[in-house]
Amino acid sequence: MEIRKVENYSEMSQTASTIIINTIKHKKSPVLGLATGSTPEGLYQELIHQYNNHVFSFKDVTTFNLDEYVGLGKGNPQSYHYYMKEKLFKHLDINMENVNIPNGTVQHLEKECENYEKSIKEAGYIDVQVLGLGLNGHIGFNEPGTPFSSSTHVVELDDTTRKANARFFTSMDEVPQKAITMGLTTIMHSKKILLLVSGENKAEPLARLINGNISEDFPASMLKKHPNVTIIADKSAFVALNSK
Ligand SMILES: N[C@@H]1[C@@H](O)[C@H](O)[C@@H](COP(=O)(O)O)O[C@@H]1O
Repeated sequence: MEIRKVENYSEMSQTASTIIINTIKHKKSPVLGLATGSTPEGLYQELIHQYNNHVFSFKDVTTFNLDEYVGLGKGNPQSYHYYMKEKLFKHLDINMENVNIPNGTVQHLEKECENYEKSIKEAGYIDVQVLGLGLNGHIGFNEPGTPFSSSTHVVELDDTTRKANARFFTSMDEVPQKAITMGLTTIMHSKKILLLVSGENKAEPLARLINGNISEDFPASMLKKHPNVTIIADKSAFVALNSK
């Protein structure tokens, strides 16, 4: 894993956007894997900014999001569909037919997972996958204990995750119990992975990722087995590590 220590959130976002824009410029039909949460918001703002400066176009880009809550429709402001539209897609020239986010409102969730996995495979897998880091080491919504061999599946969310995400809802009761997430093996098929980490609250999981063992108890540790991972983390996320 390549580790890039940057000054702050803004530098983390800019560094990630440079890598993504280079991929978009140099690949004919780039496939991006996108994340939600607070961490990538700055990256999305930076991409919009560069797009407005005519640096690149999103018209040939295909995207796959990592996850979506079960039971939240596209129009629900807490859904990841809504988040992605508001924070990125509506500002760009992306063809919405090339945007893929799991649908958590269908009756047959297992079928939705199978179809999602199939679409990623048919797209030739992901060129650059953006990831955030959950407090318990989750990536996407792959909670501790998820087999490394998992493909897109339905998950029961951990209380830690529901509590951490409750800030986006009016109360903890409103946070869905389940979600659909890309699996760990799906993520590992990505050609390049960018893990973004910012803030002191991520210092412990980051230290565990860097110094700890590879174990299904800590899903992000799987990334150590991938040949092309770049961790972009800001100074505050490094406080639990004795690095210079
Ligand atoms: N499902 C999302 C993940 O995709 C995200 O990367 C992570 C970290 O979120 P944040 O960036 O808000 O800390 O937790 C959420 O539960």
